[in-house]
Amino acid sequence: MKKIKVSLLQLDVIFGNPDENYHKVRKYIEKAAQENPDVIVLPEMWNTGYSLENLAEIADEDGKKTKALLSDLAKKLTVNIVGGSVAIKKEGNFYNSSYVFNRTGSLISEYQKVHLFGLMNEDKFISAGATKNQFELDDIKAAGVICYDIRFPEWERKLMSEGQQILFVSAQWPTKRIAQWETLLRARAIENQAFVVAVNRVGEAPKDSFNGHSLVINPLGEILVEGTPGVEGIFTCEFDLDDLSKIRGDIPVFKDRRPELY
Ligand SMILES: NC(=O)CCC(=O)C(=O)O
Repeated sequence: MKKIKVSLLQLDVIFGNPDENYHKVRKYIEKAAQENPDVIVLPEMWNTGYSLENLAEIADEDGKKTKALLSDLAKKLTVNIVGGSVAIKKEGNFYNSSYVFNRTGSLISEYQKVHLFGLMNEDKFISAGATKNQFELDDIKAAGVICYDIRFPEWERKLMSEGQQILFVSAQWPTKRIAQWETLLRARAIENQAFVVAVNRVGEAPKDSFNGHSLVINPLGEILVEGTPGVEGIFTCEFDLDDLSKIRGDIPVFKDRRPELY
C-alpha cells in the first residue's frame, strides 16, 4: 500500500498585500503540518492576488522571498510543499510562478503558468511560461498546473503521460464558473487515470468572488474531499496510490491511445 496524505490550504488572499499574505501562509503551513501530511498545497497568486496593475511594486523579485519562506518551512517541518503560485518579476517581466519543495527544503520544480487568462486581464500584465512542471515527491511522480491551464487537456496529457500519478492544480477560479471547475477537474482525473489535488482560494477581490470548492478527486472521477464552499481552512485527505494500477490495468488508456492520429 502506498498512501499519501495531502493538506489543501483553501485560503483567502489579501488583495495587493504581500506582507500580510506571507505572514498568513507561514501560519497556515505551520498549522497544517500538525496533521502530519506528506504534502501541503497552496492556491494561485497567493502573495498578491490579481492586483496586476501594482505588480511593479508588489511582485516578488525573482521569487526570492517565496522560495526562502517555503524552503525554510519544508525543511523545518519535514514536509513537501506544492507552493501554489505567486506573482514574481524577473528580468523586466512578470510571471505567475509556482515552486515545489521536497522535505529537505530543496527546490525540485519551478513553473510559470503557460495559459494566461484574458478574462482577468492576465495576458496584459504577465508573460507566459513554456516549460513543463513534473516532479517527484517521496518517489511519487506528479505534475502541476495553474488554474486556466486545466482547460487545455492536451497540456495535462503531455504532463501526465510519463507515469505521473497525481496532478496538482492551484487556482483563483471565480464562484460564477465553479461548476465548470469541478467538471474539468473530474475529466482531467478520469482521462489521465490519476488523482487530482486542486486548491482554489476563497474570498472577495475587487472584480471577482471566490468560494473555494477545493477538491481531491480519484482516477474514477469521484470526489474524495471537498473544501467547504466559502470557508477558509485546511482540508486534509489520505488516499491510496495502489488503486491506480488496477484502474490503469482494467482500461489501459495510455497503452491504447493513438498519438500518431492526433
Ligand atoms: N485564474 C484563472 O486562470 C481563472 C481561470 C478561470 O476562471 C476559467 O474559467 O478558466
